[in-house]
This record gives sequence, C-alpha cells and structure tokens, in this order.
Amino acid sequence: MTSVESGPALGAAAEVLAAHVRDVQDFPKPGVVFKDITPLLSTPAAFGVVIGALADLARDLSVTTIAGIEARGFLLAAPVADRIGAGLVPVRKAGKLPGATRRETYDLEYGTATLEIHQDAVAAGERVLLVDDVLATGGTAAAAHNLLRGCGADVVGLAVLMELSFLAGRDRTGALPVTSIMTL
Ligand SMILES: O=P(O)(O)OC[C@H]1O[C@H](OP(=O)(O)OP(=O)(O)O)[C@H](O)[C@@H]1O
Ligand SMILES: Nc1ncnc2[nH]cnc12
Repeated sequence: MTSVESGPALGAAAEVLAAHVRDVQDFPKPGVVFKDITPLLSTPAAFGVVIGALADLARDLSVTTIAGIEARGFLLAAPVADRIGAGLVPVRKAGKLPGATRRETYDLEYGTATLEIHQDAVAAGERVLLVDDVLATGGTAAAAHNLLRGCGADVVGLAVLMELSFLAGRDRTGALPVTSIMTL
C-alpha cells in the first residue's frame, strides 16, 4: 500500500472540504452515512480550492490524462483536466459508451455495479490519474484501475476527496498510490 504525502495545498483543501461536505444518515440504505458533496459544488470559492489542490497533485505526477469515474468523479475530473491541459477519459456505468468497451463488475458499499471504458480510451504509456469523490470499499477504484491498465495506461495514482478508512478501500487498490484530501 502506498500513500502520497499531503502538502500544504492538500491541507488547506482538507479544511475547506470538511466545511462543505454534508453527512446524510441512512442513504441510500439504512446504516450508510452518505457523504454529500453538493455543498462543495455549489460554493465556487471552496470548489476552486479543492480543484486547485487536485490539479497541483496531477501536475506533480506529470499526468497526461485524467480519468473520472461516473458520476461524481466526472464533476471533479473535468475541471482538473481543463486546468492542467490534460485529456479526460470517462469511466462509465454500463451501457453508456457507444464504442467497443472493456467492462468490469464490482461490489461497492451499498450494492454492485459495472464500469466500462472505451477500448481505445487511452494510448499505451499515457500517465493517468484516476479521480473520484469517495474511496469506500475500493471496489469502484479497483475496477477502474484494472480497466485502464487493460488499455495499456500507466495509472500513476488515485486521487479522492474522501477516504472512508474503516472500509479499508486501500486493501483493494493494491500498489496504486492513493491521495485522499480527507481521511475519515
Ligand atoms: O469504494 P466503493 O465502495 O466502490 O465506493 C466508492 C464509489 O461509490 C460512489 O459511487 P456511486 O456508484 O454511488 O455512484 P455515483 O457517483 O453515480 O453517485 C462514489 O462516487 C465512488 O465512485
Ligand atoms: N458513504 C458514502 N458516501 C458517499 N459516497 C459513497 N460511496 C460509497 N460509500 C459512500
């Protein structure tokens, strides 16, 4: 298991993030405390700080492509890619991509899902940063990582806003370096 050390930008982003995430009890099912990022999305200054921290990380890792996981990961991956001038690759839920795809089914905290990626989404050797809002059980991230590797990508890291450490997501992401702005 590898972890990227957090610098000052990530520390500042953690404070901002903590003030703009809402806990929703028992959603989408009893026993789950859902981490709702809509307050962050609707507050431009706060969103800018968080996107800036992710962009700094992506620059430090010299990434050429940002991969975002549907749906909340898209909301983060697109502005980061735009800020650093990187390509953007959507890792989508099943049945949404029009071209030939690779697919993988996985478990997550509250169900199962299937992810897909276009077979030609990433050229061999691209340095890819995978971006999502939450790392929980790690099923989603592990599936996305496998799909990208299957396309020949060099996945250099996973960046998330929040890591629910009690669900041990890093146990599923293997040697992939993980950066979490906030660990809960
Ligand atoms: O680590 P895991 O247990 O796999 O859970 C993390 C995933 O769960 C959420 O996605 P969800 O599938 O709920 O989709 P959404 O982004 O479309 O709301 C979240 O955005 C992560 O992608
Ligand atoms: N508790 C949680 N809150 C938000 N997104 C999640 N994805 C998996 N678990 C989650």
